[in-house]
Amino acid sequence: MGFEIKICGLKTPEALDAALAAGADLVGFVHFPKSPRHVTWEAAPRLAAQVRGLALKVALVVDADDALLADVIAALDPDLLQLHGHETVERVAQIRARFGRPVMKALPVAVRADLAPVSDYAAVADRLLFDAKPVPGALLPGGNGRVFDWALIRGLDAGRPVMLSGGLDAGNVVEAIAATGVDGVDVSSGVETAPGVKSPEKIQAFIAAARRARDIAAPCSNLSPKAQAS
Ligand SMILES: O=C(O)c1ccccc1N[C@@H]1O[C@H](COP(=O)(O)O)[C@@H](O)[C@H]1O
Repeated sequence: MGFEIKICGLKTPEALDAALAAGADLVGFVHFPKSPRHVTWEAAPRLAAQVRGLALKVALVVDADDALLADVIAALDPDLLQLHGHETVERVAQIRARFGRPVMKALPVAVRADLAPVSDYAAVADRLLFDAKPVPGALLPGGNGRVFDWALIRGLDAGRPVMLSGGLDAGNVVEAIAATGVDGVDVSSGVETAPGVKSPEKIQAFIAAARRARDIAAPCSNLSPKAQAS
């Protein structure tokens, strides 16, 4: 798997088009009604069909029960389930076994102690995603545009591919990649003009910057992220 760039919170055909045209490796669809990025049941199958294999489809859920997961999978046919709630290690293992889809577990990070469960989650998840821990009482567990101290995960060997998120944008993603050495980056609010409103220009700028950073980290390769992943 090569370095990967994920654009999350896509809910319109135009925004999805912008992400695909800019070369996103993964595109994320949020199923969480409290989010301004929530994708309706009506829109989900149409957006999923629009991807046409140009990127991996990621379904983002928060503490979803089995019935909801089954519905989300039926609507999106995702390549990856992003579990962005308080799912326990046991629940992650159960979801992976029960639904037969790869899972990426999001772990909220604010201080070093938040990394204590990494090895337990790495044992049951296909990938890990480090995101900034939300402030107490926040409406959303992610998508808050908050940055955490990247030094906390610098050089961390989780034994699984690791993505970084939390307050990334075109202006800081190069530094974030250099500071952490992660396998991929994920952005939502940093490519928006307002909560839930994606900007094609910001998506394009983010992907271009992340690619530059990847190329600095791997100067011998001039393959695209997708080609490296295959
Ligand atoms: O984007 C959302 O609305 C969202 C809702 C619930 C859980 C996670 C959500 N987004 C994820 O949060 C991180 C960070 O986002 P941001 O770039 O800081 O806005 C990212 O992984 C999104 O996939």
